[in-house]
Amino acid sequence: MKQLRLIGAPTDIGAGRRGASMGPEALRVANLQQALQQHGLNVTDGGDLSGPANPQQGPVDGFRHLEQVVAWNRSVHEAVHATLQQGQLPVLLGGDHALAIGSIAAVAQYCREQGKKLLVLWLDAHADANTNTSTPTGNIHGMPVTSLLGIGPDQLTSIGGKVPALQPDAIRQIGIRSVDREEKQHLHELGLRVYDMRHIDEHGMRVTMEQALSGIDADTHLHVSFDIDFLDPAVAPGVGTAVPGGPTYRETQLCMEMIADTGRLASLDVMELNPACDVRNQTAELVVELVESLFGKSTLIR
Ligand SMILES: NC(=[NH2+])NCCC[C@H](N)C(=O)O
Ligand SMILES: [Mn+2]
Ligand SMILES: [Mn+2]
Repeated sequence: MKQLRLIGAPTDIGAGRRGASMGPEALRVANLQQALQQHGLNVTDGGDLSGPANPQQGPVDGFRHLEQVVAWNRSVHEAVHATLQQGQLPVLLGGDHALAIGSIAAVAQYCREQGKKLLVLWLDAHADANTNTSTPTGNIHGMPVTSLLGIGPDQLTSIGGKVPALQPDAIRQIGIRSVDREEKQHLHELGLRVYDMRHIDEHGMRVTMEQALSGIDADTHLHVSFDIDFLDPAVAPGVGTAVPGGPTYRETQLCMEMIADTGRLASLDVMELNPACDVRNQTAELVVELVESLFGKSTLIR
């Protein structure tokens, strides 16, 4: 049985609104570890990583807190890579989504070392494919996808050794409904596979997930980068950049269950939970339920 390792990254260094730094603790308060253990999973809590404090400065050259974002990502990269090397499944508890740079760079590096194929599912309201010139905010949590694809400053693009860490065809984005004007151009030029809300509206979550998961085989390492703002804010208010019109509770459950059914989930990011925006920790509790489904909780005996 796979052993899971929780890795807390308590920072909001890449976000505009503060509070995602409290995400890991809110998930612990919502009993994430215990809930997963109830399903027979072996789960260790590796505690929290540390890194620079949030200086709350404005953007410089279109990047807010670049140096601090790099420091946090180096530490995430090291922890995620070491966890994979130990044969454990890393569950990164964010923290803002800029930390997916270090996490996914580590996963990609590990897959190269092991000769495995990597598929990244990016569940998000946002495409997170800005650069320092297209960003309307300077917030680096809007730039992890471009960084992983080799666009941006060296310190961000080379964290996992190889640049780019990923090829565009290794990422599938689901739930997207907020894309900045120039960011849209990047998606187009990069040829990213985007299953946006329009696609989900027209085809339903089931067909969308069948398409997004197509091509997975026994050799695939499946990584899920779950930005909690993927969910409709009516059910998940505890995020810093909420966008209305997201998947419902049931649609998200189906999405998680279909990922679990592949049996290939090998690393996970749980990002952007912001307890300062939450109501009585309800979003954290919801996330715990969804992560349970992701690891195979089901009403059926299989
Ligand atoms: N991971 C996130 N929540 N990203 C939000 C990004 C919002 C906006 N596109 C920006 O670049 O500032
Ligand atoms: Mn988002
Ligand atoms: Mn995001």
